Amino acid sequence: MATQTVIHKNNVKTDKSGRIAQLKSNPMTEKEIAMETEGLYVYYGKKEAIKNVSLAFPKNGVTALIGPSGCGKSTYLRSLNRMNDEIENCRIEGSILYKGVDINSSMANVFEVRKQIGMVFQRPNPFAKSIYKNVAYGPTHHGVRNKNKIDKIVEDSLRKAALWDEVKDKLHQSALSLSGGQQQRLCIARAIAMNPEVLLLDEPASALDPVSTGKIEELIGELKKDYSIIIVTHNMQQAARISDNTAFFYMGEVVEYGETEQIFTNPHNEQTEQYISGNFG
Ligand SMILES: Nc1ncnc2c1ncn2[C@@H]1O[C@H](COP(=O)(O)OP(=O)(O)OP(=O)(O)O)[C@@H](O)[C@H]1O
Repeated sequence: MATQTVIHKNNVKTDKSGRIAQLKSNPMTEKEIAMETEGLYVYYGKKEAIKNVSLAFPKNGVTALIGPSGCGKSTYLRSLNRMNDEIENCRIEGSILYKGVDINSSMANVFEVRKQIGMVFQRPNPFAKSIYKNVAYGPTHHGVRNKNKIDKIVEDSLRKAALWDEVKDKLHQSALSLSGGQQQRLCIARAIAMNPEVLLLDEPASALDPVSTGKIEELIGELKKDYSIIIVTHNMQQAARISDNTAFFYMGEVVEYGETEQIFTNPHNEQTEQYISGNFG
């Protein structure tokens, strides 16, 4: 039997200056990695927004990306499912590997990439359509025609997003009639309906009240059973509560990556410590 390759460089690789902490305590095998970036640079025109970031994300884990405003968290997250393609002067170097394929290579189909690596944004952005149609939209546009099948996808996705009980009797009402927190869970259901493997969440609770935020956090804990989750958050308590691993970004670089508990209780890097103690950002 072939032995599995252990990726010692694993969760993060040390950069030239050797500043990046590694998760040596918990190396991942190739099979345990949902996706990874290798030497990723992202430019807006001449501006280098992401510099040499190499990170591997565990399957069925929650990874939080934290760091001060403007450090590149969203740019990095968006590059993971090619959302930066939409930005005219944005250019990428390095690789983003998903299932062994670079998502920017000619072998990758951008629609498939976005289907399998779903994204939910900071502000809930449901379509101005019914709750049902919001969830059915993706599968329908990807060729699912059978009404029973679509009904099942809608129900399953809304259940997984912990919204079914609240909307099952008003599926044909406008999604815009829902509260902000419900709209955000609807957006999560919409992403889930495409049957993704990875969910990218860009500050999904930052526009919500504390009760709705709590629901989203609880939901993330449930979702990681089925999905690999990468979340950008400004809220350090939130990162500490919901994530397994945390990457601290600073000025476009990953300064430290480790198990969340270690990052928050025993950061190895001075800048990480300053940031989590609230001294800047
Ligand atoms: N479309 C764009 N064109 C040019 N520069 C951009 C663009 N988007 C982001 N930037 C710049 O890239 C850098 C990283 O921005 P990004 O939004 O990724 O940071 P962030 O850490 O997510 O910030 P925040 O926490 O405030 O959302 C910033 O200097 C920002 O001004």
